[in-house]
Amino acid sequence: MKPDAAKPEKATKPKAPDAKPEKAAKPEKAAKSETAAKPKAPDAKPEGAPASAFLAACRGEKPSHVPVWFMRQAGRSLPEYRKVRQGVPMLESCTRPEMVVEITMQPVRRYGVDAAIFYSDIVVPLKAIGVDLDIVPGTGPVVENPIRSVKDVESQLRDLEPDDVSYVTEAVRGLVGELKGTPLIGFSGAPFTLASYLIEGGPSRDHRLTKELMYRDPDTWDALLGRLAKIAAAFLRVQVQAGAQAVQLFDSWAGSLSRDDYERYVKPYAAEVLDAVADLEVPRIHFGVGTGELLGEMADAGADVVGVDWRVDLADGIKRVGSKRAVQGNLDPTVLFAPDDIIKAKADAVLKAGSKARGHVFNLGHGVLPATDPDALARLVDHVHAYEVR
Ligand SMILES: Cc1c2[nH]c(c1CCC(=O)O)Cc1[nH]c(c(CCC(=O)O)c1C)Cc1[nH]c(c(CCC(=O)O)c1C)Cc1[nH]c(c(C)c1CCC(=O)O)C2
Repeated sequence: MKPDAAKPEKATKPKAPDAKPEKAAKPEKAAKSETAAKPKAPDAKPEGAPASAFLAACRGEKPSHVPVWFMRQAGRSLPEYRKVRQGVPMLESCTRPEMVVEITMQPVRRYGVDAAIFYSDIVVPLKAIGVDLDIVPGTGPVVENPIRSVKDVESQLRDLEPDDVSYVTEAVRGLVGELKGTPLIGFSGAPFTLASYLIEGGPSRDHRLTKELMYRDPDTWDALLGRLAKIAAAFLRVQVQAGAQAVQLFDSWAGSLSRDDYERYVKPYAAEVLDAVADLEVPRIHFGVGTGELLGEMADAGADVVGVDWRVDLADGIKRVGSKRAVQGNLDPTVLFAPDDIIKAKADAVLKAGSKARGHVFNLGHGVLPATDPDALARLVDHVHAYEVR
């Protein structure tokens, strides 16, 4: 860990002067009165200043270096995370602002990544409005009373108010001070992925009950996804209004859908979430696992950046996303268990393909696996940062 001490410096130096004006501008932009106004500005350049490498790449501007961060960069792969989390249940840890700040900062300090991802979970806003659920270690979110009817929707899901998640606002504000210019990514689960947990009652391989409800009971489906879209948008707004400079919408399980069903049953609600935060003028990243066949649709839902999983050759992914949006990804997370020369060669292939995109944010194709060696990630960050931007 110590030999890496210089890295965050290296990563923050180029962006520090530019990051401040942006940050200062945020609270004004986030004024409540703007909620209704939705001028779409995917390419907005606040104050005309070149942004951080991460923000520049998201907006399709030329960054000083290829920016890199990792999904699940904070988490069980880090010994310092395991230490802080000892004896504290996952969902409780998300309600303690000091712990959230510390855990979010850990990978930024260790790796000098170009963005921080807010430490929380997609089910936090659901828990905050009273849904009886927990995160079971090694399993994931488990819901006590699954939602399967309009009555369930109405009795269990209400709108999310900023006061329901005041600990999120507090943690984001704390982070903005600590991060010193490194952008913070706020996030939310997308309606379909949240719906899957709520309908199935827990993680599912085939999403059978979810799809069954989708086909059989469109009224309940629309009521449920409509309400989840509002909750997701509200959760993103809270984070941006407190200072997050980008958002990622995780539709992790959307890849289980055919394109036709995605378009009809899911895309309108993802689009609603993305549209509901357009006025905040922060880059919106849209990501799912196994979504190779849906990339065009996910881009079309209104994202500025589309996350590509590793099953898709990035050059193909870029074609599917189109020339109007940036891409994020897409090294296979298990490549980090390969010898160093293979990691580098595979990273180079991603970098080379990414250089043809409108913008490229280097990432894995999904989250860091808990068994990953943090030193391998540290070497990967250095390798990406050394790549020359043409
Ligand atoms: C599907 C999903 C969930 N949560 C999330 C998603 C979408 C991203 C994805 O596709 O992976 C999102 C999430 N969850 C967490 C983060 C924050 C930080 C980060 O990415 O670095 C983010 C962005 C923390 C977490 N969320 C969770 C952990 C691990 C729990 C722990 O450390 O005790 C972390 C660090 C728990 C969780 N929560 C969820 C799962 C599947 C799990 C893993 C269960 C397990 O294997 O134990 C639901």
